[in-house]
Amino acid sequence: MIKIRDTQNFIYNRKLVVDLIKKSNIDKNDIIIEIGPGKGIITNELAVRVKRIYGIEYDVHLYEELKSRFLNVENVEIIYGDFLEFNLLEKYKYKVFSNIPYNITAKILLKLTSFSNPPEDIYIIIQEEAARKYAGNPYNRESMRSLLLKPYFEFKIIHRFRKTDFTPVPKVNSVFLHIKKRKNILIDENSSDLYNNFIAYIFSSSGNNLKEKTKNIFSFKQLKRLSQDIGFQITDSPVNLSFEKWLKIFQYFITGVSTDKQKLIYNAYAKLLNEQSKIDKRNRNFKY
Ligand SMILES: C[S@@+](CC[C@H](N)C(=O)[O-])C[C@H]1O[C@@H](n2cnc3c(N)ncnc32)[C@H](O)[C@@H]1O
Repeated sequence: MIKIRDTQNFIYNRKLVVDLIKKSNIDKNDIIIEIGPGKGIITNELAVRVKRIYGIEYDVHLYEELKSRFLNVENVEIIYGDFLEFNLLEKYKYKVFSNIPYNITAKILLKLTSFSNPPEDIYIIIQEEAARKYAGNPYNRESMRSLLLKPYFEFKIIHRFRKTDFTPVPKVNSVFLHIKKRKNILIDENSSDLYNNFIAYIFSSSGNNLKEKTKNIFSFKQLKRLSQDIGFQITDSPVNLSFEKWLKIFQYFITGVSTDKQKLIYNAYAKLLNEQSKIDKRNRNFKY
């Protein structure tokens, strides 16, 4: 059973925080959301470098301490509560800078990246394995998550930590991940639902390779042709193809496949989110 204490691996070196901020593009015009300020080591350094910070802390004792520490700091607002329940900013551009609680990584990133006004930049300290999954190629093979997000965001690991940079020392490795909102998204806005459905369909349909997974949406002839034109094997696993190749396959799906076949994928993304939330409910063991 996960307790809030288990989410608390604090940074204790002020110089490390300053270095991380220097590696970011954050400046005095920025509005920052910090998830879990903890004892305020990041908040304190951000406060003198940015326009405004909203720090959302779910540990009531830490919240009380933060509240009194930043009482007279005008550009810092400390809010008590669960970040997952917090309303993101609808009208302003903002960035996220946080050493996140690792147990809710997927929920934090789903919330931030699916919001109608997502952050311009997300700088997070995150478990290395999760960062590699989200960033996909060149750090790892692509994943469903990396492929779903890459039309809208770019990923870069900009620092690797030592485990001893945190106290208590965590069991897992951590990195500093930059997720940057693209200025120009890589798929037509009208096709974004179809793209989500397409990727979700490929990853949730039965079979291990492209030939098996696409058998209801592409004819053998179509897939063979695509594999020659784009450069892949029909026996490849979906994770072995780069995002750029998946974009090309998707473009063909929009233009070269009949509407009847396109309809087969229509609910795939909603179904996936629904199944994910059922799993989350079964695993709801995060007690405070
Ligand atoms: C990894 S610690 C980082 C603390 C501090 N920022 C630092 O770097 O030393 C994660 C912080 O998130 C807080 N936290 C855990 N779950 C949270 C949630 N759902 N919403 C907001 N804060 C949460 C924890 O209490 C803790 O302070």
